[in-house]
Amino acid sequence: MSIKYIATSKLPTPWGVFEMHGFEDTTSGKEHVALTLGQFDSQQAVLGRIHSECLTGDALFSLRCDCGFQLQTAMQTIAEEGQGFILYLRQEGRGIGLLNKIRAYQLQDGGANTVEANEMLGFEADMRKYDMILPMLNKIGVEHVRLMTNNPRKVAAMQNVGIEVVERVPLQVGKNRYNEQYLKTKSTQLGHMMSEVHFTDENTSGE
Ligand SMILES: Nc1nc2c(ncn2[C@@H]2O[C@H](COP(=O)(O)OP(=O)(O)OP(=O)(O)O)[C@@H](O)[C@H]2O)c(=O)[nH]1
Repeated sequence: MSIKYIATSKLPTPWGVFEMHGFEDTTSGKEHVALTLGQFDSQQAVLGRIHSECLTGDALFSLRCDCGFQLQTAMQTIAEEGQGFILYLRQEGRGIGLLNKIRAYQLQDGGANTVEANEMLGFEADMRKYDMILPMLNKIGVEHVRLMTNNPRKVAAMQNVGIEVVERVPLQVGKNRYNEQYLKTKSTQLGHMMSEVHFTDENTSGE
C-alpha cells in the first residue's frame, strides 16, 4: 500500500468549517479523506475518529446501522471541543464493498445476522485494514489520540502503527428499533464495547 497526499480544501458543515485533506492509495486506487478542525500540537492528544464508509448510513439516512449517527456526533463533538480529526476510510461494508453489503442486507432480511450474512457470502466478518492511517495521521500532524469508538480493533490498529491512544471515548448513539439486533451482534460477536444504558434513542421510533 502506498498513500499519496493529493490536496486540501475547506469543508463547511453544519457543525463548523473543517479542512478536508484528500489521499490516494496508489495500489488500490481507493480515495480516503481526513477532516481536521483547529491546529494540532504534536505533543497533545487530539480528539479523533476513524470512520469506515457507510453510504447507506452516512448519506442515505439508513436506520439499519449506527454509522450516520456516529459520524454526525463525532463531527459535532469535535466542533464543540474546537479541535479534532476524522479519517474517513473508503472501506464500505467492513471492507466487502457496497454491492456485497446489499447482498448481505438481503440475507439479513431473511434472518441472518450481520456476521452470518458476511460468512454466507464467503467473507470474513470484518475485512478492514488500517495500514493507511499512519501516513494520513503523519500528514495532519497527529501522534497521540483520544479515539471516539466502541471498537477495540481500531484502538489496536492505531497502537500497531505506533500511534498512542491515550483514551477511548465511547460513541454509543443512534440505537433504534431497526438496528437493535445489529448493535447486539456487534457487541456479542464483533467485540464492540457497548452498554445498553448509554444508548440514546434519537428521532427513530420508526412509527
Ligand atoms: N458487511 C456489513 N457491513 C456493515 C453492515 N452494517 C454496517 N456496515 C459497515 O460497517 C462499517 C462500520 O464502520 P465504523 O462505524 O467505522 O466502525 P465500527 O466497527 O462500527 O466501530 P465504531 O468505531 O465503534 O463505530 C462501515 O463500513 C459500514 O458500511 C452490515 O450489516 N454488513
